[in-house]
Amino acid sequence: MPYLQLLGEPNEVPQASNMKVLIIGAGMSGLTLAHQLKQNNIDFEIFERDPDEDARQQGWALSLFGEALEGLEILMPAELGPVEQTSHLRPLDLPAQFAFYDVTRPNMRVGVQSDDSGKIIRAHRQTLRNWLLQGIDVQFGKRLVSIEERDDKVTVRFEDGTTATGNFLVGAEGTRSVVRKHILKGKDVMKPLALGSIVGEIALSGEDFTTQLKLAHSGYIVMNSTLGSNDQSAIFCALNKVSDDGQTGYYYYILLWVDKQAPFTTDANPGWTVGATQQQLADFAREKTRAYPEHLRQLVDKVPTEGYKSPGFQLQGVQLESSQLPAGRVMVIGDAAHSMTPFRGEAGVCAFTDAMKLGKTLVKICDQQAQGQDMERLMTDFRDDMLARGKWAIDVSNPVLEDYGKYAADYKFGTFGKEAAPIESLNVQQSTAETMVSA
Ligand SMILES: Cc1cc2nc3c(=O)[nH]c(=O)nc-3n(C[C@H](O)[C@H](O)[C@H](O)COP(=O)(O)OP(=O)(O)OC[C@H]3O[C@@H](n4cnc5c(N)ncnc54)[C@H](O)[C@@H]3O)c2cc1C
Repeated sequence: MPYLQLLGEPNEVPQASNMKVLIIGAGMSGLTLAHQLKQNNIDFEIFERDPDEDARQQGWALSLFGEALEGLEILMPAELGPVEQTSHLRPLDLPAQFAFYDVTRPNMRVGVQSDDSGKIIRAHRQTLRNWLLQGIDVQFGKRLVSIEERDDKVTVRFEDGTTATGNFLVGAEGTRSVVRKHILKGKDVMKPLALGSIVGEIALSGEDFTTQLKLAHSGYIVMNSTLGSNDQSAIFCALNKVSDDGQTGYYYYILLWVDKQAPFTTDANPGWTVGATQQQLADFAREKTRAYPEHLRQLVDKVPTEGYKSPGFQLQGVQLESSQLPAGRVMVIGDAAHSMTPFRGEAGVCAFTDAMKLGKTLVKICDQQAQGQDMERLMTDFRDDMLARGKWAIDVSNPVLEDYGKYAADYKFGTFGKEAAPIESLNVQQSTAETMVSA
């Protein structure tokens, strides 16, 4: 089904309104929603806890495909410029490409690539954030701490003591959402995932860069199931961005492994990776990938000890039931509503799609001056659709490592809306990559 049918046509008649929307979090979904509201003359304010837009690294790269990519191309203002300009491969003229390898079958190479049968943009996160920030007046240094609902008004209070009041509140502030905790009356649903994770970073030039591009332009997963069902691990090796002269690739890899202890960790009592030194993280990662063939382990071998991210982090899962999320004036979107493993790149897609669909819903509420049951019906439709999409994404993303055997049997790594295919057809891109980097 064409994705446009799901999102509907671009909104037609922008109208002024008395409605005011408060958005918490100027990340992927919050900024996307802000553009939808701005284009439709709906009053809004957007608040971000970071002191300014450059306060911290925004994370690595993010895949845009399917409904989310089509929405970003059709529904965002033309002044932002094409979303292609956020590609992590620029200035190299290569299509996004992902490969899957298996330690037990080192000659197997399957993958997906952006082409006419399905477009994928792998965006550099900071560039994408800057693209989204254009034209949006974000109030930085505003960390939400509490919420009060009264009649048709919602008032939020920030850590600096200031407040803001609107008719709708949208929590787009990620996995540790304060808005979600308010909705759940303090009983949160966030749970550590049964996965350990360690991240290493390195810049590569010359032959090392070419070698990585040959393995895959954008990123590759190497699965290891040799050690039995309780000890699967995988490395996700990925290009974050390319230097302006095209000669250096900035890489990261994430080691992920099934960790049955992880679900029992808490913020007060975190897993060992959270407090580990860089040396401990490096030693563990090198040991865990010992069985990986040399050509698939190159990033692990090359990342120096000081390239390990310390303190480490624990991946969290969030899944809400419709009974837990009233369809009213306070809503959550993106990771605040559903958070999952990064294996299939679905979380970002969910976040953008939520923002664009909520934008459409709020425009309808505003156009129809919808109150009471009408407003509730529109918000219920939005919520049910969002939770169903989130549930699907969680169901296909979370078991990838634990149930790897099932996926490996017939190469069914289907992702980015495409089935992974043997990668011979992609070989032409290897020589292109080689020429580019050595030019
Ligand atoms: C290691 C890792 C790798 C990932 N890889 C991928 C990938 O390859 N592909 C993919 O699609 N997704 C990936 N994700 C997930 C992706 O990052 C998220 O799905 C996406 O960023 C969600 O967007 P969002 O708008 O919900 O939240 P975010 O983009 O995280 O934005 C939330 C914003 O809210 C702000 N905020 C938080 N709390 C407050 C507060 N109290 N008050 C005010 N502001 C606040 C934050 O500072 C932030 O700017 C990955 C996640 C992790 C952790």
